[in-house]
Order: sequence, then C-alpha cells, then structure tokens
Amino acid sequence: MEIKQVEDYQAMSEAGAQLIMETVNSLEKPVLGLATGSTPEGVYKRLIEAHQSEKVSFRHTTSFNLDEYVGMLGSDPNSYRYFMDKKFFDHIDIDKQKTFVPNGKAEDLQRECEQYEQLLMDHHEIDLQLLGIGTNGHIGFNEPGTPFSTKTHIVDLAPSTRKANARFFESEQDVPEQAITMGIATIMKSKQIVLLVSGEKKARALDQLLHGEVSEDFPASILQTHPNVQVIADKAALSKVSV
Ligand SMILES: N[C@@H]1[C@@H](O)[C@H](O)[C@@H](COP(=O)(O)O)O[C@@H]1O
Repeated sequence: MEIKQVEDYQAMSEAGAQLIMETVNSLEKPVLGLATGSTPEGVYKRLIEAHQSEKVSFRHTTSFNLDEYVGMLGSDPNSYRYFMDKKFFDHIDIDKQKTFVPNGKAEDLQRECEQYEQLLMDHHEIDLQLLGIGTNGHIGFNEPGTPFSTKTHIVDLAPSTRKANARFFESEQDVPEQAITMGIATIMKSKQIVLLVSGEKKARALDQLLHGEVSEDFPASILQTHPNVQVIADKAALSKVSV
C-alpha cells in the first residue's frame, strides 16, 4: 500500500480527484467503482468543477457503486442512487444508463446480487475503485467477520454502522437493517484501489489498517495484499498512527 499524507479534507479530495481524472483521461472506456458517505463528497465536487472547466469528460465512463440499502427506492433521498445522482452524476456528462447501483428494491434480492456481480465480471473490470472506511474497518458494507471470498451479497448492518449512518436519517430506527454490497472478493478484483481517510474519528481504523494483521475481523486489512492501493489520508486521520 502506498500512503499519501495530505494536510486536510480539501487536500485529500483534490488528490483523490486527480487520480480519478488520470484514469478517466487515459482510458478509452474507463470503469470506475464509486463509493458514498461523507468522505468522497469532496472528490465528487472537485470532479464536477474539473468537468465544468473541460478538464475531464465522463462520456465514455461506466460506473459501479459499492452498495445500496435494502428496501429503498432510488428516489428516496437516503438511497445511495439518489446520493450519486444529486452529488455527482446529474452534474457531469456520464451516460446514466452506464451508472450502476445495486437495486435495493429488487423483488428477488438474491438474484439482484448475482446479476450485479455477473454484470461486473462478464463485461467490466473496475479500473479504479474509490473506497472509504468504516470506523470498524468495513469497506463497502462488508462488516467485520465477512469472509474475504464474498461476492456481491446481502448484509445485516452492524449496530455501530447503523449508528454512524443515523446522521443522515431522522432517527437511528429509520436506518435500514440490511444492504446489498459488493463483496470483498469483488472489490479486490479492481485493478487499482484508492482509499480515502479523513478526520480523527477514523484514526484508529487507519492505524489498524496500516499496522494490524490481515484478518476478517477487520475487513479493510485485506487491502494490504492488493498490488495497487493508494491510501490518501489527512493529518487528523494519521494522528493515531504509530510509526
Ligand atoms: N457503506 C458506506 C461505506 O462505503 C463508507 O465508506 C463508510 C464510511 O462513511 P463516511 O465516509 O461517511 O465516514 O460507511 C458507509 O456505511
């Protein structure tokens, strides 16, 4: 893993956007793996600005999002489809038909997982996967204890994850109990992974990622075994990293 230390959230967002632009500008048909949450929002803002000043076009880009809440329509403001549309896709020239987010409202959720995985494996290889990290080390919605071999699947969200994400909902009870997420094996197939880490509340998780052992108890630790990972972390996130 390559660690890029930056000053703050703004600098992290700038560096993340830069890596995505390099990928998008250098490939004929780039495939991006995208993430939601507070962490990547700044990256999307930078990319929109870059698009507006004609530094990047997403016309030929295909995207796959990591996850979606079960039971939520894409029109629900708390769905990840809505997040992606409002915070990114609606402001760039990407073909919406080529932006994939798991369907949390699918009648047959199991089948939806299989189809999502199949679509990725058959036709697309993710060139660059953007990731955030949960305080418990989750990536996507792969909670501690998830086998490293998992493909796209349905998860029961950990109480700590529901609590952490309650800030987007009226109350913690409103946070869905399940989600569809790309599996750890799905994520690891990406050619390049860019993990963004910002703020003191992620400091312990970052320390464990960098210095802990590779274990299913801390899903992000698998990234230590991937050949092409850049971790972009700000000072606050690095504040508890032992050297
Ligand atoms: N499913 C998402 C993850 O993809 C995200 O990386 C993580 C951290 O979120 P945040 O960036 O808001 O801290 O938790 C969420 O639950």
